[in-house]
Amino acid sequence: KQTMPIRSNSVEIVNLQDTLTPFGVRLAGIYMRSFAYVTLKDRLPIILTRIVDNFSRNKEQIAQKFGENATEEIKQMVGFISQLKNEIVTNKALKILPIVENDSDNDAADWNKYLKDKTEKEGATPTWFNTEWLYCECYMYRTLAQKFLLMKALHTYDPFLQQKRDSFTHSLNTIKILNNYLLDVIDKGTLTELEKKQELLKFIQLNLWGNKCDLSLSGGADSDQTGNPIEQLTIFHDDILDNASDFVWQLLNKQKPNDSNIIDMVLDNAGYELFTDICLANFLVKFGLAGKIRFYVKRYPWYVSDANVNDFHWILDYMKKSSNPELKRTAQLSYDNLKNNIWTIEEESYWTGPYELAEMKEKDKVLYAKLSDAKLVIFKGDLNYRKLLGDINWEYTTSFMQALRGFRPTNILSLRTIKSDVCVGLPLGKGEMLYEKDETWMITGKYGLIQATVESDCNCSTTC
Ligand SMILES: O=P(O)(O)OC[C@@]1(O)O[C@H](CO)[C@@H](O)[C@@H]1O
Ligand SMILES: [Mn+2]
Repeated sequence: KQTMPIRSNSVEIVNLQDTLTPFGVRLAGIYMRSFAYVTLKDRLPIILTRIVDNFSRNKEQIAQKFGENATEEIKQMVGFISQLKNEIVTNKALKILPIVENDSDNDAADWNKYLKDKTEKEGATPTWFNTEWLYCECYMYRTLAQKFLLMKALHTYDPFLQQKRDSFTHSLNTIKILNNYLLDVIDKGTLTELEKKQELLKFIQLNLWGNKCDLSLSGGADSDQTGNPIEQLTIFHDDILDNASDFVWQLLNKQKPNDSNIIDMVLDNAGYELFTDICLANFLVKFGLAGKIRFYVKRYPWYVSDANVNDFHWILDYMKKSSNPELKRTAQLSYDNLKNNIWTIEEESYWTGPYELAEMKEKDKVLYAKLSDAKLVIFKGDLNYRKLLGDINWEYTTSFMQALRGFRPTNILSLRTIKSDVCVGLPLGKGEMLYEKDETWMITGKYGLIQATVESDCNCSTTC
């Protein structure tokens, strides 16, 4: 048994090991050569410090916008955040969330039950480094959200709002190139089957690489998209380590009589990534590959850059008011889809809850049934991938299907750039080879995965 306190008043980290995460276990802060350890020790404190910095830089404007009580509440929030930061780095126990009265949508009781059950099962209250990383990292965003919800003036304050908006406006050149490309394809009117397939594959890849832009990974620092995204597809192509897009084409192109025409998109980041989601969704609808798209946003500010309903509307509004006629046009096409209920924006607590996705069937039967009505659910990004895989460090050659452990409400597609140390569906030796080349290969976002629940009669991908 090794222990090492990080600060003088720390709770000891039991079983701390100077190793990478072993295969077969869930990622956790006890593995000192893992991204989980670095995240708890350095990255989460940096993310929290930025919120405090932001408060001190902008307190006058915030008070103007949120009213006179805001100044006092900012002080309270700064105190809360400083304490939270301290509790993380000194490995203190997680605490129950205070309950917000009269908020029937608030799932704090679920979080508290989860903590209580875990405490009973493990015989001690989970601490930051000793519990699973996925759970405590989500808890950090959830407890922060709860504290804001309890405020009177700062009730709706989004601590990551400006960063999310900047990540869109700072990527505008790239956005315009992609937007013009989308409109050129739409203006062709009809596409041959081969063209349609080729374009689908392109929009899927554009969407995948949009996931490189992640403000959680950068600790909240700018993560802007630059360059020509269409030209980059060729450059990045070999960085796709598993590619089930042929399956997606076959699935969407062949509409059988009783098939659902719904595609669910469980969104990830706002900013450039969300713009690529909007492009893919416009393409799918325009060319008859989907009859309806349901976008799932996060209910709370989450992992810095994740999209909330406000972020979705802000982007469309920005495009509508832009002096660029092409952006205006895509905004209009998108508004038409929303107006006609072809697109809907949906909030579900599950995405900001404590559970991984394999537990949905038991913990949220209604959502499971809702997803089952779709023909395909697209899970965007790294965090969703971690939740799909239970954040287990599977052997890299494990099949995607096996790693889902029965989570199969319908066909699933995951589009994710690799930004944490979980990955399946690789050929034998590939993961080891990438590690030889670059020890940080799993946290850079350089590599991408397009993985799906490929049917067994399909021979298109290693995920079979
Ligand atoms: O889900 P996203 O936006 O693609 O990535 C979220 C993320 O940056 O947050 C975690 C670290 O804080 C990592 O697991 C992951 O890379
Ligand atoms: Mn994210």
